[in-house]
Amino acid sequence: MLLGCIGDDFTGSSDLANTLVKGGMTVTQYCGLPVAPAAPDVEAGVVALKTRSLPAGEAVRQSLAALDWLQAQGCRQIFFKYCSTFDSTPEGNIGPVAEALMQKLGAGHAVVCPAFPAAGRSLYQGHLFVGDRLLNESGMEAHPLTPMTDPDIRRWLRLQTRQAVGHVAHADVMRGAEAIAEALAREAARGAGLIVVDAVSDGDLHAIGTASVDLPLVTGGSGVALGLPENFRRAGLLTGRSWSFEGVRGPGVVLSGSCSQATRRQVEIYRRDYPALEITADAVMEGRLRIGDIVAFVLSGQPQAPLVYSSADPQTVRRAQEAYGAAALAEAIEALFADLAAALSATGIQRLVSAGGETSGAVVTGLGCSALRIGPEIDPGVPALRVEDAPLALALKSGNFGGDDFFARALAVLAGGTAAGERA
Ligand SMILES: Nc1ncnc2c1ncn2[C@@H]1O[C@H](COP(=O)(O)OP(=O)(O)OP(=O)(O)O)[C@@H](O)[C@H]1O
Ligand SMILES: O=C(O)[C@@H](O)C(=O)CO
Repeated sequence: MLLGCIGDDFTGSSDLANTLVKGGMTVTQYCGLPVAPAAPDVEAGVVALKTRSLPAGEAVRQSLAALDWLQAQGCRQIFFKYCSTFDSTPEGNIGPVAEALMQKLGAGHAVVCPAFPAAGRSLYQGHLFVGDRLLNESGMEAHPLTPMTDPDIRRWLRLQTRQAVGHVAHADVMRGAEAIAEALAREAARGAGLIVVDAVSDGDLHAIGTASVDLPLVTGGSGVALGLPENFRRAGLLTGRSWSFEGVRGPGVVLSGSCSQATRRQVEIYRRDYPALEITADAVMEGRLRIGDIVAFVLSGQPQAPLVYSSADPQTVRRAQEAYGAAALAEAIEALFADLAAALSATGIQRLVSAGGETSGAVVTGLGCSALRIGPEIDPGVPALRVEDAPLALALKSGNFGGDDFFARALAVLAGGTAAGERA
């Protein structure tokens, strides 16, 4: 294994795995900390954790355990993947995890770059944009778990870390890899440990990747990984092996616990043509739902793939959080999706689309999968995945990713079709 990756959620991990596969690496995504050594053909291993919303100390502990395993596989560089909208709170977890990884790796400094222009996230003068809106005006300010209320990534990161935070501005990035390497060295010489690097295009990200060739640790969204496979290729280390995805055509389902804007549009569109069941916060918290009933609903809807969703608008979410507490509610809804995934897996479900990073973490844990191989890209940042050793294909969609008709197209790709407008 050449590149060892630690993802703070499951959808983000598959987003990163997708980028590395497109860059020509052989990649496996591990669901949680692996218990056995990696297969010998794996060039990039992505350990998907569910640490984004844990207390910082626990996120650090799990990330360091993942680092130990990746180092034992022989990795030459470590990548810490977090969200392209920098999802975190003033307490963490991006700063504390990055800092702990740096310390363990003996790294003097690390790149911090959430930018993902293909999904509309760009970083300019240290400020993060989603499309043409600043992060804190993009809808992310109303996220149920990690409301992002400051678009200045340097200021937000400073709340989370003891490391001095530096900045490489776009004026340097535009001048290419050498200029970026010099600017990183300049910031490091000034004492900066975590260095926020601007990027507004894939060209910028490739150049940042080239400049990061000798860094023990790179951190960011999947965008900044664009240039990393080429570093290994240039060193003659990639085999160029490829893996072919085989679709599965059996029963399907869509599970959505994401309340992000893009997901809510996708839910609206899908419900018009497919069976759909809404899970309300009240029903979950009052214990009114029976997993057996939901499974029966999903099975009775086949061969259409029914949707089960708790996705709700910000006012509904806020009211429910005030009534039940945000953490307790999120935990209960995630537990429901995990139990549902486990029960559906026992019925032989073969295609499962899940929306939301925390939700997908719960769903994959419920399914009990340990490793996933990466298939074709459905929409930017979302690949089809095949569970190793089982007739089960998955798509784990980040909250704000995917076109309006994502669910139907994803189910078609999981069945072996193409993403170009086919229906499930
Ligand atoms: N109706 C609801 N009311 C309150 N919280 C909800 C509701 N539905 C889902 N949640 C919780 O909100 C959180 C949504 O986070 P999740 O990571 O799944 O989606 P996301 O943030 O849109 O996705 P991503 O992290 O990929 O951007 C989960 O913890 C989920 O359990
Ligand atoms: O970077 C992103 O936006 C996604 O991969 C993600 O992490 C959302 O959960």
